[in-house]
Amino acid sequence: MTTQMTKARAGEITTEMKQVASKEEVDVEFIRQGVAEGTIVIPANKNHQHLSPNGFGKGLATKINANFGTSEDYPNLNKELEKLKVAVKAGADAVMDLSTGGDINQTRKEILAMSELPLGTVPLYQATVEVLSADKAIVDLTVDDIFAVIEDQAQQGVDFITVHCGLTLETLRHLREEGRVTDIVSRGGSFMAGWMLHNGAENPLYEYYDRLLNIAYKHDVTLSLGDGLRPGSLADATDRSQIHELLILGELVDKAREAEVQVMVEGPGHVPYNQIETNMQLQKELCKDAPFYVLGPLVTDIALGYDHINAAIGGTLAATCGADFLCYVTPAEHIGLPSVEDVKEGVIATKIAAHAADVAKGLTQAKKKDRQMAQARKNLDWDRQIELAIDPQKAKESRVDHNQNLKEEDACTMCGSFCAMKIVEKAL
Ligand SMILES: C[C@H]1O[C@@H](n2cnc3c(N)ncnc32)[C@H](O)[C@@H]1O
Ligand SMILES: Cc1ncc(COP(=O)(O)O)c(N)n1
Ligand code: MET
Ligand code: SF4
Ligand SMILES: [Zn+2]
Repeated sequence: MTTQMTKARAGEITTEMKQVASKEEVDVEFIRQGVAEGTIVIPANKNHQHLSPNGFGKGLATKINANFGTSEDYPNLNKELEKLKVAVKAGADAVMDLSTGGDINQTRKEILAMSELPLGTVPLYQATVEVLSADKAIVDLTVDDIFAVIEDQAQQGVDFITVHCGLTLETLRHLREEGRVTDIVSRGGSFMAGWMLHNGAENPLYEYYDRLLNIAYKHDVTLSLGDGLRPGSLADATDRSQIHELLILGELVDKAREAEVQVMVEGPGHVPYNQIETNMQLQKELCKDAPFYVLGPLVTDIALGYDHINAAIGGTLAATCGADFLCYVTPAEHIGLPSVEDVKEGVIATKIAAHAADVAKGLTQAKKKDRQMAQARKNLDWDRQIELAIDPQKAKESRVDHNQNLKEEDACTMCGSFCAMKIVEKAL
């Protein structure tokens, strides 16, 4: 019974810390110190076999997460495993199983067996879906039921769990009084609000937070404090309900750290571009530099079909201003369950955002890649360019597609024999 954080505070360097340090090309002591202080988390459940651990937080490369999972209308497990494979191949640093359909336990088991990436879930989904599909009402979901699912998933090896602990009766009062266009768009938040209002009771994940900390400590599950009141539209961004929830999450970060439980914080959402920096600074201050895991942010509400681009625009700025971990958004957001192709597009778009932010932050590893690409481009070395590309497969196919009539072999059909690179190379 111990956590990476307990060990870090005792001065111990774990295997996981070493693995993270080597991936990041930083000193392992830097990782140990970050984990000890809580500015870095290494989600690594003791029961997760074959895990290739990743670090998330201050001073590390920006990481990206891909979501998938069955739904009521698409309960097919194999399709979700295909999405997992595509997400891994495209370069996700973590994945979340957000299944709400079919056999949820089995789906998670197969995901854990298939992938070495840190796995996250939202246990409240399973708890709610199970009670509703047993033809019961949400009031029949007991506090013990919720904790039983959390314990089960922790035993199975889930590395981080989203827990919507900050959605209290008081935050709901703000929501009612101030009013919103899109009320609550968080699924977990809506389940929790439904439960609280039906039962006339406080959020059990808030009220019995110590119980949650006990389970998390036992298996070293990293808590990802959910943003049940994240804005679902630009109009609702940075309002009193969102900030009130964030204040509570800050207090819960303190408590988790006292209990030596690793913790990160989830953030918005739909946020106008000019409010992103403020949102990042507020989180960093109020949550004492806990790693920040953001969904997007989406900088407009109208990008239907292109929300991966929308999220990459917001994500680039967010990560430049301190967000540590970007949750992908796919072209299917606000439309339906993403397809395999959507998953790939989502991962790539988010990776571009993370990389652009890392370059802006001056990360040596990130800057080196652009430099290498620039050199290959200057050298008209097409194989090397393809190799260095964020999506080599697409680059390769696209190069062939667009150059059917190419006469100037080492150039491209854009300029042909008027290739700027070649002209200047000769002239200089
Ligand atoms: C919180 C985020 O989780 C995503 N989300 C929720 N459930 C699933 C699923 N089964 N597959 C993929 N993404 C999902 C939503 O699109 C939202 O952006
Ligand atoms: C970054 C982030 N934010 C939120 C959720 C949970 O989704 P929801 O709150 O809709 O249950 C998530 N999985 N990741
Ligand atoms: C509950 S799934 C929909 C999520 C929504 N697009 C959001 O902004 O968070
Ligand atoms: S509209 Fe679709 S994505 Fe949005 S909350 Fe409802 S079911 Fe989820
Ligand atoms: Zn949305």
